[in-house]
Amino acid sequence: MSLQSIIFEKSDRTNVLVQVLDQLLLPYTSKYVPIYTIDDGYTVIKNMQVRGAPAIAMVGALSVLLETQLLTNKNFTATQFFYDVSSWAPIRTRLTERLEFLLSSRPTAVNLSNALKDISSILHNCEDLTSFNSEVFDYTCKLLDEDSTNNKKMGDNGAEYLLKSLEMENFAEDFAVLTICNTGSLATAGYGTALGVIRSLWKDSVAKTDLSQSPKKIKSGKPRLAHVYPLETRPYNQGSRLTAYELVHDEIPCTLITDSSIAYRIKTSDVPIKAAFVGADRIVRNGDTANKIGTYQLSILCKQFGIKFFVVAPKTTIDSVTETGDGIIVEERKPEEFKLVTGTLIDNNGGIMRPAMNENNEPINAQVGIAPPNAQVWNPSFDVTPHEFIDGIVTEEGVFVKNSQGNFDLQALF
Ligand SMILES: CSC[C@H]1O[C@H](OP(=O)(O)O)[C@H](O)[C@@H]1O
Repeated sequence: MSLQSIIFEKSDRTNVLVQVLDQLLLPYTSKYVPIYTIDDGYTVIKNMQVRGAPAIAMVGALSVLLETQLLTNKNFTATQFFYDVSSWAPIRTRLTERLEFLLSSRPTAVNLSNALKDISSILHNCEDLTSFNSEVFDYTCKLLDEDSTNNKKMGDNGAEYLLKSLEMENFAEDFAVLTICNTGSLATAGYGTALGVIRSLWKDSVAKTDLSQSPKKIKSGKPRLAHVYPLETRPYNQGSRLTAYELVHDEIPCTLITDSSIAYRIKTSDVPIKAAFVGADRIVRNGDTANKIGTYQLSILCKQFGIKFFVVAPKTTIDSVTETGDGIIVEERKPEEFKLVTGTLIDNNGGIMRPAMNENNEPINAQVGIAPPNAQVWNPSFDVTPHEFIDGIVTEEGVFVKNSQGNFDLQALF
């Protein structure tokens, strides 16, 4: 069981190695695939073997580092004709084209375009390949280190804000939270964004719980996270395959629910649901937020039931150019991703769910059809939640809330 989405071996800065966890095979198979070129980076992002806005940006940046590392290897350059390595100018021209190609892998998530803009300015300020390769190495190390550090800051910021607001409304009991898609270690360099807040809430809850008591009692009359309801998040099932996997791994009490059961779960939950924490692929200037399909309707249900709705994202997810959600390009995925369910073949012997194994004793990945082959489908990967439905935007810089006119001021993040 591994929650490390990216393995970056960087002890030798001129000979780094990168592997990514193939998330299409989770939760039954943990398999790492190597990345050597921008094509490899594009492929694993486009196929969603790697997904999650921050992770996409990091793998994109690492694939540029690996390609320029190859270009410093004369044995490689002697075997290719794509790059004219006779001087820096033609290499720089080609690399500019390659960055544009890489950007097209996942158009909605802004982290990738922010990272590639940074790399593009490095490219146009460097005088040769060696210095470009060295500066991209420093940039990618910073990107990964900062992501992991910021996630813990964001997690604590969001947890502290929710607990304080619950105390202010004199709520001092166990509570539950909702979350959609996967925003944990598998979507980032570690800890997660929205799932990072849930990890911080759980740390607080454990600290408050007197484990010597049975049933476990709260040490003090304070609100305490007791349960998490991850949504399965059709059609890619990030919630059932990835978030449930992370919560089970961390032994955080959770119950997986279908996307269609949210309202009934809120109404019937024996532990009051007090908040929803979701990630973001792009937050624009007025706070409208693109996130996994299903987020918008979750926000409407939260408003209906008086549940706080928080978007959790680092500054790298902010789009400081686009004014409103109307300006966000929403990626549509292939119809097959909707009409087929991809998973692991299960040998349901005696009611125990075990993966069926192939001749190499490996789990068997399979696809099953769940719709007529010629049926029309609409398969947007994201939707856009209007800022009116968002109670707070949790970042590493703090929690941003709306003013009395109902507007966010995110200037500090631009
Ligand atoms: C912290 S990940 C943010 C965002 O990325 C996910 O999209 P996908 O799984 O398609 O890459 C999802 O929208 C998350 O909320």
